[in-house]
Amino acid sequence: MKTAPAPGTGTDNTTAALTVTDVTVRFAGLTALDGVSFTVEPGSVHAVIGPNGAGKSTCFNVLSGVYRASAGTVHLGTTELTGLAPHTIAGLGVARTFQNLALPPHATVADSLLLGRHRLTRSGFIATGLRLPSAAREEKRHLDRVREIAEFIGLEEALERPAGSLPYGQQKLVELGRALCMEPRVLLLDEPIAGMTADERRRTASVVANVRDSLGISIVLVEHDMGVVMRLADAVTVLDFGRRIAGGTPAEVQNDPAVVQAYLGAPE
Ligand SMILES: Nc1ncnc2c1ncn2[C@@H]1O[C@H](COP(=O)(O)OP(=O)(O)OP(=O)(O)O)[C@@H](O)[C@H]1O
Repeated sequence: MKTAPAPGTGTDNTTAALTVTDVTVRFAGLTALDGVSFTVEPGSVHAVIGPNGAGKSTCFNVLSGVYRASAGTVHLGTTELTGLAPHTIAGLGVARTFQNLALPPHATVADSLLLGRHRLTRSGFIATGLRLPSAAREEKRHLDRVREIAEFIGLEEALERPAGSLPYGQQKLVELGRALCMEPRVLLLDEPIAGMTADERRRTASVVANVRDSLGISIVLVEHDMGVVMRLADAVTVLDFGRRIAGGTPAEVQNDPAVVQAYLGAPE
């Protein structure tokens, strides 16, 4: 696997913390998140874990703008993200992947990755339509970056294949690649290894570690597989019934009595 050069936007990926402060989300009659706070340090993998129904997906959906917090705030650096639309949050550098595959079924891997470049495309409709040199140059830049990212995720050989024809684990990697094509500062990963074979899990975990180590991108990881969480995460936030019951390094939370109790008390 090759190391992609730093993202091409000129953005400093290593300085902005993602700060969640006292976030509460209420659905009719149910508090899915209750005053949850945590900070995702720049360039770290931060796992959000907890038993079924703990509020992990709700938290993920607040970070990506799909759900609106009833109270509390989310900031990336000094920029407030609370209440912004999902595409605006993505535009500010918080990219996400989906739990279920969200790739166009017949598009090639290259085209699927190019979709991630959309927000970075400057040439307008007319310049592109007239094939102006500036538009052609820009297209080449995007295609070069797509190739680099395909190498980074180990799929350069598959660029011209329909993404939908690849094994499941590779399709998930294409999704991750598409999010990387947005040159994010933070990557939100919703159960990135769910449903994968052991081999695919190892490969994906190593790509995720590489995203942090080589690109300096922060990662928020919602994941059920504790082995992967313990190996990959720099910090862990544990939720139970919508509350943050523990936080710290993987070793710290693993030995925290409240965490042990939450997992023992709730059949997984
Ligand atoms: N859109 C919604 N409307 C109403 N209730 C919801 C909604 N989304 C989540 N909930 C409820 O909020 C609580 C937290 O759910 P959430 O999906 O965030 O938990 P989770 O930790 O992701 O669970 P799992 O591990 O099973 O995916 C649950 O009681 C759930 O039923």
